[in-house]
Amino acid sequence: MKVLITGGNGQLAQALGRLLQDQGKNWEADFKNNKELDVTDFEAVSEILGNNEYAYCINCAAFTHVDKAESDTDLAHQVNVNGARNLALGCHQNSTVLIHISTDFVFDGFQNTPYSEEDVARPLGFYGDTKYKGERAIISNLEEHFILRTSWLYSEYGSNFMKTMMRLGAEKDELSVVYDQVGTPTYALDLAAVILHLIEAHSIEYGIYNYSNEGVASWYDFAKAIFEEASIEVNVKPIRSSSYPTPARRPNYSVLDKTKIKEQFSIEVPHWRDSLKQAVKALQEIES
Ligand SMILES: NC(=O)C1=CN([C@@H]2O[C@H](COP(=O)(O)OP(=O)(O)OC[C@H]3O[C@@H](n4cnc5c(N)ncnc54)[C@H](OP(=O)(O)O)[C@@H]3O)[C@@H](O)[C@H]2O)C=CC1
Ligand SMILES: Cc1cn([C@H]2C[C@H](O)[C@@H](COP(=O)(O)OP(=O)(O)O[C@H]3O[C@@H](C)C(=O)[C@@H](O)[C@H]3O)O2)c(=O)[nH]c1=O
Repeated sequence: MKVLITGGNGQLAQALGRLLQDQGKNWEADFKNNKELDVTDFEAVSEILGNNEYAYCINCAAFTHVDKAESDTDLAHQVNVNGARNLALGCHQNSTVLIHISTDFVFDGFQNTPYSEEDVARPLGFYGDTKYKGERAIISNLEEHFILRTSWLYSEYGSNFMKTMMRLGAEKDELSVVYDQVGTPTYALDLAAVILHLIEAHSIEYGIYNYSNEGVASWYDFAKAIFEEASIEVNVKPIRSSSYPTPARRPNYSVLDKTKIKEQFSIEVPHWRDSLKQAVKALQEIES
């Protein structure tokens, strides 16, 4: 079996690479970075999928700069909407199952109970809007898809909130972090493990699934926990989002309900605090 992984230099793709290396699989994973495969190029996507008999394509390619997406609207749309559509069309032509990653930012965050897969998506910002349109482009062009909506992804790889906090914590005595945006941090290695589980189960229960770690936190709680795990002494001040103005508005509440994926695939979901321990340790090992 062969599996194509797009966005091969990104955080999630690197997490998948590390798990595949650790676990050793009897199938071939073909990682392509954005120079080797630009998902916005329909011809290139068709050619690679047509020339290889991929059973699965894992789409890790995305425009993930939430604030930049507000001004770089064209590129965000190209990658997150047209890229997703190109892959869906290419997968359809070649009987390839598409595993695509989406986000809690498809929701407006006005709810105060966890979002299920059926809740109405109403993104607040352009990133969330393009991610939602990407989901729709897949659903209308390819039946054989899994769309995994996740939240607050972090790890020892790529750029993410945990790494930003560790860097800022080493430079400053005090940081201000928002406490009125609540969600669930998700360790990219845990999400990668679920993706591999889906592939190995050869499931045909296609559709949208929520997946994050267990538990709930504000970004402030997450920052405090990062500093505690990393034994970094820094004073963290809780602030409202209005005191931290950003180009993109973010949801105040974006906790995802994971009942569907847990029941369908019988998976145990780690608590975010337990996974954070592993991530901090892994980052410290890389940096030592
Ligand atoms: N990070 C997060 O907090 C969350 C992420 N997600 C979703 O999870 C998925 C993975 O995210 P993550 O790994 O963190 O993201 P990253 O930004 O780390 O990785 C995305 C990768 O896609 C590449 N890419 C950009 N444009 C193209 C293109 N046209 N063709 C091919 N590759 C391209 C990027 O390359 P380059 O950097 O060179 O542009 C980058 O390597 C995304 O779909 C994201 O929307 C969902 C919830 C939370
Ligand atoms: C660095 C920093 C951020 N913040 C705030 C800004 C923002 O509201 C929140 C999170 O910061 P970031 O900008 O790092 O994270 P952000 O890019 O908003 O993270 C999102 O990325 C996309 C890709 C997703 O899909 C989402 O699930 C989510 O993970 O913390 C502070 O309050 N203080 C700080 O010092």
